Amino acid sequence: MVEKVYITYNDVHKLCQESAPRILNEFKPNLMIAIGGGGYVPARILRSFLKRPGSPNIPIQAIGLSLYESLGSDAVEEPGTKVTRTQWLDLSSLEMANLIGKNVLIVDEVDDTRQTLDFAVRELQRDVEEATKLRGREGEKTVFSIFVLHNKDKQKKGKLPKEVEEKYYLAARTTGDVWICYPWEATDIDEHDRLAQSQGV
Ligand SMILES: O=P(O)(O)OC[C@H]1O[C@H](OP(=O)(O)OP(=O)(O)O)[C@H](O)[C@@H]1O
Ligand SMILES: Nc1nc2[nH]cnc2c(=O)[nH]1
Repeated sequence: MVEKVYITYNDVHKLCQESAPRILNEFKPNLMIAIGGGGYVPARILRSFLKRPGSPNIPIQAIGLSLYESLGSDAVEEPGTKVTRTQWLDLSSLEMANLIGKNVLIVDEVDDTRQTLDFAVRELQRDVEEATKLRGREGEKTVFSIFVLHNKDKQKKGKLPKEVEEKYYLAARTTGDVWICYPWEATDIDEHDRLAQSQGV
């Protein structure tokens, strides 16, 4: 059976906190796109640590992508074969125009097979490129960066654009190929926290 690793809300908070200075210095985001559902909580926590006095909060937009489904009864999910959009930005609206020329930080909780991030980056790049041309704003460069709490060190099925992988990717932690249990998925948070504590990590 796959090893499970339990992560508490405190762990998530601290991983965001310790990553914020690098994100500010290296990615300088003006906007976050959270991949739901796992990216929502980290994005919100991160926003507090990215806030600089005198500047407004960095806005968070949301997209929904789904690859995994629960097959068995032990809460470990199996990857599907196809990433599907369950929620996307409205291409015709200000939402998309808002991205043009910005530094956009994509936030998710875990990079496992990398198929979700591969899909998110490429589809966003394509849509922004289209919106940029449509509005005659080719002079403005949109830069995508990625933050995840955990990256699993394993053979990836998805591939990120070279520039993103080399310069614009940050994982707070690199793990083995374990199953990570996040607190927002817990149905009994006290038991979850006990399990996290008994791991002693
Ligand atoms: O690197 P990958 O193998 O693509 O896996 C990572 C993705 O899997 C999970 O999403 P899921 O499809 O389970 O949706 P959820 O966040 O709504 O649970 C997780 O939130 C990531 O988005
Ligand atoms: N909760 C959770 N979701 C995932 N999606 C892909 N890998 C994982 C994982 O390890 N934990």
